[in-house]
Amino acid sequence: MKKNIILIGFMGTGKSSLGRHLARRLGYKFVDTDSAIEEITGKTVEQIFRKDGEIRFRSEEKLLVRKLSRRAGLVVATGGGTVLDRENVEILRQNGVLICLTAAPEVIFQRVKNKKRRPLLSRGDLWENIVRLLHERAGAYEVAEFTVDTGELGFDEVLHQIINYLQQKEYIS
Ligand SMILES: Nc1ncnc2c1ncn2[C@@H]1O[C@H](COP(=O)(O)OP(=O)(O)O)[C@@H](O)[C@H]1O
Ligand SMILES: O=C(O)C1=C[C@@H](OP(=O)(O)O)[C@@H](O)[C@H](O)C1
Ligand SMILES: [Mg+2]
Repeated sequence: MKKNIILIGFMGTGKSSLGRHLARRLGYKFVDTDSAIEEITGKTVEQIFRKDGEIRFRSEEKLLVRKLSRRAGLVVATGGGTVLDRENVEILRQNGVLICLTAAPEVIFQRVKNKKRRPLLSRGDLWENIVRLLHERAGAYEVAEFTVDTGELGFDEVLHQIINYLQQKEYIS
């Protein structure tokens, strides 16, 4: 059975945008957990955080992770907080290969500064929020078996590195 390819990493590292391209290249279906949660709930991520609270968002995320683990041949772009939950990691690992995307805080800042749809970054000072969350989450993304720095490399080069790794490990043919 084809393993799911699970992209994890901090906000703005490129999970959603690269995931879509990776899926197209591999001929896999693409699921972005944030978009899926928006479809399921009929609300944006920002609305869920604001009206229902982060706990509600995390429980939607957890339900979705369980559902996705029953499917195969997916590229999944997770949200930056999905793997903070140990159970999510265990479930995703059962039939998935975890790939982490990273980028320096300066790169993340540039990428997210004009986007208003990330509730954890939008209150207070953006730079301080990025630095604090990166610090709090240090270690959380080490559950991946392969990591690519998307700040250093262009889009195509990142895709190339991920595909090379997957081929080398025979996760894809
Ligand atoms: N080399 C690169 N790899 C990934 N994303 C990049 C790269 N260069 C620029 N970007 C941009 O950075 C942004 C990353 O945002 P997104 O894909 O939503 O990240 P995430 O889902 O991890 O929060 C996108 O606008 C993307 O076009
Ligand atoms: O890091 C986080 O806790 C979050 C990241 C977001 O996804 P991206 O990483 O795709 O921005 C989204 O799930 C939500 O705003 C919470
Ligand atoms: Mg995303």
